[in-house]
Amino acid sequence: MKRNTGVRMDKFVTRHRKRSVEADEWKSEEPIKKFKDGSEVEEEFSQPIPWQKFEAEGLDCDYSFLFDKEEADHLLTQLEEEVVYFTGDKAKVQVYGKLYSVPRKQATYGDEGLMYSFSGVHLLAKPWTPTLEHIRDAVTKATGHTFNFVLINRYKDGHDHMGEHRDDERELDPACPIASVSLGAVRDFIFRHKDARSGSTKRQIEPVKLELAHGSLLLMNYPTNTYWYHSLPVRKKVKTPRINLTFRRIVKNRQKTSIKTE
Ligand SMILES: O=C(O)CCC(=O)C(=O)O
Ligand SMILES: [Fe+2]
Repeated sequence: MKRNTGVRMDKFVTRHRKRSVEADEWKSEEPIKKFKDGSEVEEEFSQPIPWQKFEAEGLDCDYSFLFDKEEADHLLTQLEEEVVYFTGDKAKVQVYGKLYSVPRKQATYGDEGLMYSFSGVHLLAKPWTPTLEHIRDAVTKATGHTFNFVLINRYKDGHDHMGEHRDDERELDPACPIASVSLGAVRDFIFRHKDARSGSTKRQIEPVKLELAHGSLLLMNYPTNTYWYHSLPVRKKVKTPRINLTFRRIVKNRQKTSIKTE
């Protein structure tokens, strides 16, 4: 079957898969593959997205590829054109009363009125763009979860980084994983158990190290962010940019949301 809808989003190629939450198995939602020229073909076999599970004491993550290289390249280009990052004091954090620039660029998009607050800055969500809606909807199709907010981090190269933190704010709906989409340079991502950090009781718990690849999706499921800190360390050999999008569900009457970082 060939159809030509002429809709702008036909440029995207997405794997339309949906997780049956009850059965914990994958099934095809829409056996149609779309090509960039707007044409579509029915896929004869509906293959589930292969997920890799990462588990440790109190850590539960799922990792997969959401976008193939062609679409991931396209999305990265679109986001590089479209995303408006914070500047000035909104691009800084306050630590013990002093302002520091964050070692990356940040932007927040989401449903109207949602606010993101951390270390003395309050960042209002800008309205979803079509590209962000497309990525959000692809994550929803792949996971069965809905999201009302995204934090975007842009790392211009391997010098840009994110310090160890947990995303454990009470306004985040714990039933909804934090869904992290990565585009661009492959970067290491490290989880460390809170009891294995210096200054804590210092138990011997091995860190969990992942590589977040171009087009990938990492789900941080409950209770990962209760017990494990995560960071994106400096990697001086990395010369190219990376954009990361963490889709979240904020419980509106529990705002403000916050992040402990740097
Ligand atoms: O860039 C990343 O992969 C990490 C992002 C992150 O931890 C966050 O946005 O809270
Ligand atoms: Fe995080």
